[in-house]
Amino acid sequence: MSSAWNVLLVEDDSTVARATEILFRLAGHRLTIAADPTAAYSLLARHRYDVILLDMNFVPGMSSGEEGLACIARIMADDADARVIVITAHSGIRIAVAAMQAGARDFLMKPWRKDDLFAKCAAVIAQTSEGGGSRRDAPRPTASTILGDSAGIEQVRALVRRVGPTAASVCVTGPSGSGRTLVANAIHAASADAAVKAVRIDLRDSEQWQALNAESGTVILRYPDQLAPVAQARLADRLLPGLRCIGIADDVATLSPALRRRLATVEIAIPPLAQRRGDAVILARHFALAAGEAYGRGPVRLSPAAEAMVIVSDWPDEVRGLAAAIERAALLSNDGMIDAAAIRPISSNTGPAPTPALSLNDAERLMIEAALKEHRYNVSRAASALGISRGTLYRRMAQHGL
Ligand SMILES: Nc1ncnc2c1ncn2[C@@H]1O[C@H](COP(=O)(O)OP(=O)(O)OP(=O)(O)O)[C@@H](O)[C@H]1O
Repeated sequence: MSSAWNVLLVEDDSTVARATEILFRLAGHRLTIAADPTAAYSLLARHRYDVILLDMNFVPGMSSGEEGLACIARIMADDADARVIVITAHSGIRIAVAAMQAGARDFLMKPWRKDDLFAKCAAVIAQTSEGGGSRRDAPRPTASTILGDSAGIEQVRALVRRVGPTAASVCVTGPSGSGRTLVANAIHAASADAAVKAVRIDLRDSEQWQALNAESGTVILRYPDQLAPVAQARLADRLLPGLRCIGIADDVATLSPALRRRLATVEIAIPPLAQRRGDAVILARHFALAAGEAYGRGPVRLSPAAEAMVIVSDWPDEVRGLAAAIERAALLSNDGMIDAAAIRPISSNTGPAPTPALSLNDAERLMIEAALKEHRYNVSRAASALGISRGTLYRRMAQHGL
């Protein structure tokens, strides 16, 4: 196997990022740049890296390292074996210590020297992970990476981190396609039992009930809420105490009290996309890049109008529907750019193009919020991304109370 490293650099200063990329390339390694943590999460959901170099500050004028620390926490929660080296300002020893406590393997002070950087990368790459072996040979950790930065999804991730490692039974609820199976997998991946595959049981299929005879291990139980009351009672009796149960249901209210006690010590409710429209854009960008890679088309992106369409549309089939629509649009795109006209939900009754579900005023506010967030509250950059002047953006922000 090649000894070239596969490195991810999370750095918002494009000049520094490009210079670092050249250094690694000249040394025979491959470095991928993520301009902010959100882009890094999408890359980490698609690829494994030998080492992650993480700048600690992304908001202009901020030097607390808070964003970097939150980023480490999220990376480590998704993959406890991730090898992170943080890059801090010269005076950032306190931040470096906090980063190491949060799971970073090492740190580097700015301005760093090339030899130090390479030596530290080599050292952390040489550390074998607990199970041993190369990270590139291991399966992607990412099958359970939950993307999105809405408060609702942050809450889901926090609950997964808290209850995943326990033996508590958890019921994941939300509309079909919203990511319930993904979250169930993430709960299992965070548990001590993660190395043993969880058994997935579709409770509507009586033949699959066989697997319920297990006395230990983890079972993911799909559709308990679609069982008749008698079958729900039978199921509650069948589940032995040593079995960790993760249920997937539309709503716990439809479970009988006995089954709810056994299956839903904790409920993790995934909000529908319509309640977290900012996540829809993050997911759409991720699905576009993933489709571009899968079909060998290089990076595929969405035009600003296409992103606006994603935000204002209601998505039948939730995230699954959004993923299918973006995959199709990515396939049909000519120049790596998806335009609004190509965005069309795919559903069982293939309907017309999406009807915007929001008023123009709401849509404008969401787009401004998304642009500000994307450009880390740099008003000039957000204004140029939106195609308006700084003055206009300030006026609109005031109108929307932003
Ligand atoms: N927050 C998320 N981040 C990344 N991918 C997501 C997210 N939510 C959903 N997905 C992806 O969307 C698709 C549908 O999600 P999933 O299969 O978990 O839905 P579900 O709610 O279990 O649906 P169903 O119960 O109908 O099968 C999957 O490919 C999943 O990986």
